[in-house]
Amino acid sequence: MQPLHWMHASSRRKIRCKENTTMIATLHSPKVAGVLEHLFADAAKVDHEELAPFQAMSRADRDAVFASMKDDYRTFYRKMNRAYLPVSAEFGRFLYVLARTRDAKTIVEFGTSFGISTIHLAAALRDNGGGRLVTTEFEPTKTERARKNLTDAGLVDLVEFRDGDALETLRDGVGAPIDLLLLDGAKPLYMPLLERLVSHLAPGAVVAADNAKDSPELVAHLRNPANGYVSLSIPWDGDDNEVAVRA
Ligand SMILES: C[S@@+](CC[C@H](N)C(=O)[O-])C[C@H]1O[C@@H](n2cnc3c(N)ncnc32)[C@H](O)[C@@H]1O
Repeated sequence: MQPLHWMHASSRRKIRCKENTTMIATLHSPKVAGVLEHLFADAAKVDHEELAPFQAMSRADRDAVFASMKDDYRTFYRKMNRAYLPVSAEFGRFLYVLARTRDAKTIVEFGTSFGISTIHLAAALRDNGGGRLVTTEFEPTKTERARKNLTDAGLVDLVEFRDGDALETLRDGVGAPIDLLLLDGAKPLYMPLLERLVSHLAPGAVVAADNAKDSPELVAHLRNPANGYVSLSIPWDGDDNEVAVRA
């Protein structure tokens, strides 16, 4: 192609105009932004009520509940099946940015809930020109709500919902190299799930974990250079989100 300075000034102006045409990101489209605004507002209200009993507990009792989760995470999440427990708006936007910069085509999410993080990631897939997001959840009523929310956001065609325990539903990967893995389900499963999926990660894949401090073994694993990642915590939400890239 001819360098720009060889062209007549008016042609150069036209080309610049075309280049400057602003495309609104799917995440900021009225439809997606509207659904997210509604979901984040509802999450704030519902989770305030659902988490109240935990907030009223002493630190020791709360720690005991989380410790019991190690053996029986199913009971904990059954009790929490009305709660959203979503990623923060900032982390959600960051997930969108990660998926865009990685040009992700295949994304796996552990922990769908009502689909707030799913919407952020699916919006990135749309802007990447398409792809597939496999998300998994073991509370069937949550999957139904998530499917509706993704439909309302106009993104459901990009999402495959897998019902059941992630240790089973993701056991054999997703049939394609994974560009981005989001861990946001039961914390005791972060490490076993990563071990299960590591051979399915694409070179340069991103691994992101919400509430990573609740899985110190995952953080230690990702931060150990011998395991082939470069990893750090993201400085919001109390440094509780870990993001790593696989060498
Ligand atoms: C923190 S919430 C996910 C929030 C969601 N990523 C969002 O941003 O809206 C965790 C979800 O993972 C689900 N979950 C926990 N352990 C699971 C497992 N082993 N398999 C499938 N789903 C699981 C819970 O039922 C819960 O809905």
